[in-house]
Parts: sequence; structure tokens; C-alpha cells
Amino acid sequence: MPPTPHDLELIRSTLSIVEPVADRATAHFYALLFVHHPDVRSMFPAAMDVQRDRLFRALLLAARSADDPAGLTAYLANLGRGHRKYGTTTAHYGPVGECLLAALAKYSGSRWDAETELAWRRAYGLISSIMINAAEQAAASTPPWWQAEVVAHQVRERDVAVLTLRTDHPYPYRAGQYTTLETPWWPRVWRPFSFATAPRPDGLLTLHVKAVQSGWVSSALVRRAQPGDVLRLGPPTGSMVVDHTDGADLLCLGGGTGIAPVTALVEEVAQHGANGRGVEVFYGARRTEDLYQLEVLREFERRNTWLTVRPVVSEEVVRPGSGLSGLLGDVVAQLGPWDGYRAYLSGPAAMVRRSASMLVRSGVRLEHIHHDLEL
Ligand SMILES: NC(=O)C1=CN([C@@H]2O[C@H](COP(=O)(O)OP(=O)(O)OC[C@H]3O[C@@H](n4cnc5c(N)ncnc54)[C@H](O)[C@@H]3O)[C@@H](O)[C@H]2O)C=CC1
Repeated sequence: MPPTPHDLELIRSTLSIVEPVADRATAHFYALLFVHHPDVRSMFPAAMDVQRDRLFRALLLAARSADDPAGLTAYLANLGRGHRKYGTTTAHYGPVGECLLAALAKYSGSRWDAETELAWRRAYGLISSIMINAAEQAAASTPPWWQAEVVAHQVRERDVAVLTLRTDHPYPYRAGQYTTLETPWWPRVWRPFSFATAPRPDGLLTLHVKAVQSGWVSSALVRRAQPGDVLRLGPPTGSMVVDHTDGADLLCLGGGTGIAPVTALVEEVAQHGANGRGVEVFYGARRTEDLYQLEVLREFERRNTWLTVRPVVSEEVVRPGSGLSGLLGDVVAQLGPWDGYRAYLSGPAAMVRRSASMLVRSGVRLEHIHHDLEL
């Protein structure tokens, strides 16, 4: 039986009690899981900090999205497909559910009673059945992960590398989407990276990676990876895809390496034909020298009259009339209104959040703003 509206109230109330102590509750969950099911420990990375954080964020997201069943189902189905790369099987869901309920019971104190437990059992039953079904369906046509050999590695500026990959099986994706990637140097640590090109006939994939401070995976990809190294990729995911049937103009904001999926979208429109639609790209960076992808975009602009590319720098003063400076979303909003546009936002989380609210104020409808921030 699916959760009832009353179940949802009980679930949200439990989560609000557990949220302030989420780090301890999730640590307890993993401790229970690894003590009672030691065989699953090898499926997780040695350092569990990011993983701990993810579990609770996923639960919160599921609870908050319960009013949007279609969106929630899509999110959970994606999560189920994505779990195949960890080696997750249907048999794992039962023990995980028991440990999760035990951890929630411990950290919700006197709020936990038989009714609350039943509500969580119903919710977990639904969540796991959606994830299991999606994983089983995906298993019929795609591998759990793809091996991807680095065939080119080019350092564009100080900390950004462009990697070209060849997969062992065809990799089906859409421009604007991203993958999760594991390197041989940090086993079981998976990080997301967007594709920087639309799918091409040769099947090669391109990623832009910036080595971020304390970013183990990104630093290894920029400073250590070289042609011949073999990475693993999870399935493609992400909602930043263009609907080529609606013909509306596109407004794309890419900040830093967030310009990668924007470049892919431009390439896909060029392949597909713009059919009367205009595409406005705003490319944000801190300084002019960080605009590593500008020349590639300028080349697209020279070949396609429907495309306009404007760089925006945030930490440099630009002479009036010679360029744009300021925070990306703020600058774009000032150039509005943007009524009727379909917006695509990609870059640092704070930039995406701020830009989304600025664009809503300058006329873009919320449902026409695409990005892949989860919370
Ligand atoms: N699909 C997506 O959303 C993608 C996201 N990314 C993320 O984008 C980020 C790129 O990092 P970098 O290249 O180091 O970018 P960066 O830190 O150099 O900033 C790039 C742009 O974002 C703006 N920005 C940065 N912080 C801001 C804030 N707090 N408020 C408003 N604007 C802000 C800057 O002014 C600049 O225009 C990474 O975190 C990466 O994970 C990368 C690729 C795809």
C-alpha cells in the first residue's frame, strides 16, 4: 500500500527532528549496515563523508517532492539505474531499509511510534520498488557501467583539462546531460561531469574538468590522467535537454566549467537546425584569462547567425562598451526582459541558484528554467 497523506506528515515530522543531527543518524545507519552486512562495505569508498551527506539529502528530496509524484518517480528511477554501477542488487534493498528505519527510530526519540514506523515502511517500500523496477528495466538494454579509455588529455588553462574518452560500448546520451565517473586512483568515489559535446558519429565523449581544492577526483583527472588510462562511467542523467519541437528561443548561462554542457547544447542545435530559434549564450568567468572555451564558442557564432555569445567577468572591471562585468545572473537579468525564453543554467551551485531567481524576476517562467541542482 502506498503512503497516505497522514504518512507523509509523519515522515516529514521525523525528518525535521532528525535533520539537525543528520550526520550522526547517517553515520549510525552505515555503522548498522556494515556491522550486520559486512559484505556490502567493499561497495563503498574508504572515506564515507560525501556518501553520508548524500543519503540524507536524497531522503529529504524524496519527502519534499512527494507532492509531485511524476517528478519523484523520475528522480527515484534515475537513482535506481545509477545504483547499478555500485553493484547494488534487489537483495540489498531489504537490509538497507531495516538499518535505515533503525537509525531513524534512534534519532527521532519519543516521536517514533508504531504509526510512524508503518508510515516509513510504506514509504520505503514504494521508494525501493521504483528503484528496483528502473534498475531491472535498464539491465535489459544497458551495462551497469561503461569503461572509458582516455584518448586525449589537453590542459587548456592552469587548472582545466579537456578529456576525450572512448567507451567500450556505445554510450547513449543527450547534449546537456552529465555522467558520473570513477578513476582508478580513487576506487568507488564517483563524481559528476557534464558532456561538452553533443553525441558525435565517432562515439567519442568530451569532458571539461577543473581541479578544485581538495577535489581528489578532479585533481587526478587534471594532473594525473593521460591517454591510455581507463575510467568508469555511470549512466547518463540530467534534465538540461532541449525540446527541438517547441521552437522557443534559448537563454544559456554557463559559469566556469559549467560552459561545457552549454557548448554541447549549442552543438546539438547546430546539428539539428535552429529552425528560426535564437540562442543567447552568456559565459561567466572570474577573469578574462579564465574564459578557456570562448574561442570554440566564437567559432560556432561565426558559423551560425542564430547564436550570440557574450562573456561576463565578475572580478575584473571592464571599460564601458568593451564587455560585460558583474555576477552572471545579475548581468543577464539587467539585459532582459526574457519572457518566453527557455533558460539553461550550469556552473557553481551558488551561481545557478542566484541566476535562477534573477531570471524569474526578469520574466522567465520557473518551469522553463532547466538546471541539475538537486536542492
Ligand atoms: N551541469 C552543471 O551544473 C555543471 C556544473 N559545474 C560546476 O561548475 C563549477 C565551476 O567551477 P569554476 O570553473 O571554478 O567556476 P568559478 O568559481 O570560476 O565561477 C564561474 C562563474 O560563476 C560565478 N560565481 C561563482 N560563485 C558565485 C556566487 N557565489 N554567486 C554568483 N555567481 C558566482 C563567477 O562569477 C563566474 O562567472 C564547479 O563547481 C562544477 O562542479 C560544472 C559543469 C556542469
